[in-house]
Amino acid sequence: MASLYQFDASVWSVEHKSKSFRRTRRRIEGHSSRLIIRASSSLSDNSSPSSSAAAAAPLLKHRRPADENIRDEARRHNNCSHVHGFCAKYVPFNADPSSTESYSLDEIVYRSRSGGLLDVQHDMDALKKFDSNYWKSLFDSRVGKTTWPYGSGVWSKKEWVLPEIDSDDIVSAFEGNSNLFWAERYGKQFLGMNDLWVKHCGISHTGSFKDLGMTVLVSQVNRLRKMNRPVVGVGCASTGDTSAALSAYCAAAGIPSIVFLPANRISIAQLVQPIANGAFVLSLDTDFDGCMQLIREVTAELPIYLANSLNSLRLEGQKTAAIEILQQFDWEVPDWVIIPGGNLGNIYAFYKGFHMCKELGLVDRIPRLVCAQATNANPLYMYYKSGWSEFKPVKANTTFASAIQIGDPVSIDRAVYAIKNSNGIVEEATEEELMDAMAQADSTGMFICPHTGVALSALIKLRNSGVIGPTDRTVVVSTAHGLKFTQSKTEYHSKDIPDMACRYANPPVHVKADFGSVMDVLKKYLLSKNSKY
Ligand SMILES: Cc1ncc(COP(=O)(O)O)c(C=O)c1O
Ligand SMILES: N[C@@H](CCOP(=O)(O)O)C(=O)O
Repeated sequence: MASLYQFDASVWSVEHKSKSFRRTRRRIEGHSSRLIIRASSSLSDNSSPSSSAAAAAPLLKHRRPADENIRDEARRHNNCSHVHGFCAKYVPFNADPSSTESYSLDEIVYRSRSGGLLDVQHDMDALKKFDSNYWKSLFDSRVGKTTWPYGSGVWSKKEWVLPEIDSDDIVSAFEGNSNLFWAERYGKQFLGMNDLWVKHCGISHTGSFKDLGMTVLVSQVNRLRKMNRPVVGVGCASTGDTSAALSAYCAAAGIPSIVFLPANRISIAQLVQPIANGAFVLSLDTDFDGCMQLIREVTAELPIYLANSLNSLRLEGQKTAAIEILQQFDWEVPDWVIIPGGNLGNIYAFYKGFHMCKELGLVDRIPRLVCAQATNANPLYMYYKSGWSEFKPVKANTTFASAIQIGDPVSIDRAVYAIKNSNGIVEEATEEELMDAMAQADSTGMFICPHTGVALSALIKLRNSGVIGPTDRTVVVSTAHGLKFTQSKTEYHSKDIPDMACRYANPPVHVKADFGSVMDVLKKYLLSKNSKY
């Protein structure tokens, strides 16, 4: 088993052996490398010969030279993954162990030879050369820093994500590291739970978890373009969040983006995101499934790289949210993780992140996963309820959870795998259930999206049936920011939704602008709150 000291020492020697370093740089490098060794040695064997020398190293840290930015600095420190043989490739998803089919990540390929899904497979033997404490400490040491690219919650796990990409090619907005929120009042008041958490993946650069996958995909595209591979632009079909993330990351890198949106089916806030970021936006008279079909046909014909989660690169970034949850719990495993599902890439990404932590010994089990769907777009739920007998795509009906209005999910096989291998469950939520759950959660200080309302509805059902216990540590994954969905909240609180009671609506009170009228309504309000007034 390699130790931390050995690992970081080799970083040091690789950096120092490079003949191209100028003298001054070498001096700075040597200084910061001593600091690396010092930090590491406290985590390694105390008898390490480096300990006493490192203990004497100064704690002062110099700023990088004024003419250097954080990307330059990373370039100077070099990427050492190749030294340790960390690498990854595409393989057919859930392939027979005897399969030898594989593709370099630098190939442009979305499907296996038989037309099935692909998966990114890491060289686990290379990763296993470092023990679990090494990985925990490494990941912890990167949280909250500005060091390129590790300040990102995704790239802080670079060795497990895209080990071979040069840090210089990475396009990142320091996504990830999202809040794992203790839902104290919601849990206590509505569910009798004391250990309920909401992973706020929507508190992110473009307001959804898609940023986690898109930083990986666009970084790889950036690399391919530098290698002169034929990628003129990047395209996706979207219910609003993938397109927002794609256009933002492409804009940051100066890469053209093309988005196919189902006309009148996404929120205004989502629509304006790719428009503002300069994407080429096609509004199509079809639903998401129709857009998905079209983008697949188009990307097969034109040099446009496919950015939907059919492309397994995306899931490598998304899986870091699962790793991050474990890290935030100091590597204690929650009992349940509940995730809203649409195109169904994310449920598998979570499974993959948890499973990788188990395989590399950071945890000894994985949580049970729950995939939550809107009743109006519930193909996975129907499949689950049929005892996995036959999968039938559905015609997805309009739902307030518009980002998961998907009837023919591309990652159906991945989702089934994740549910089966985590002893998981699939639940559904009606429009009224999801909107009420969202309103209740908001009334305790959150501001969640309707998709998170779907996940909370699933939790309510599983609590009421006793499947999830009052003390079970449960994480609900919040997938987008509520500010993208203010129209649905406005309709709810205006009681403006046909056939919905909107039981928790809190409409504003219109009052005449004089002291007496204001006092009257306030007194009434305070009395209703049992105030001592
Ligand atoms: C806000 C939001 N929540 C949940 C999902 C579902 O994720 P997935 O398609 O990976 O199942 C999506 C997109 O599909 C989304 O945009
Ligand atoms: N909700 C998604 C739907 C497409 O999902 P993807 O993960 O396959 O890109 C969106 O926002 O477009």
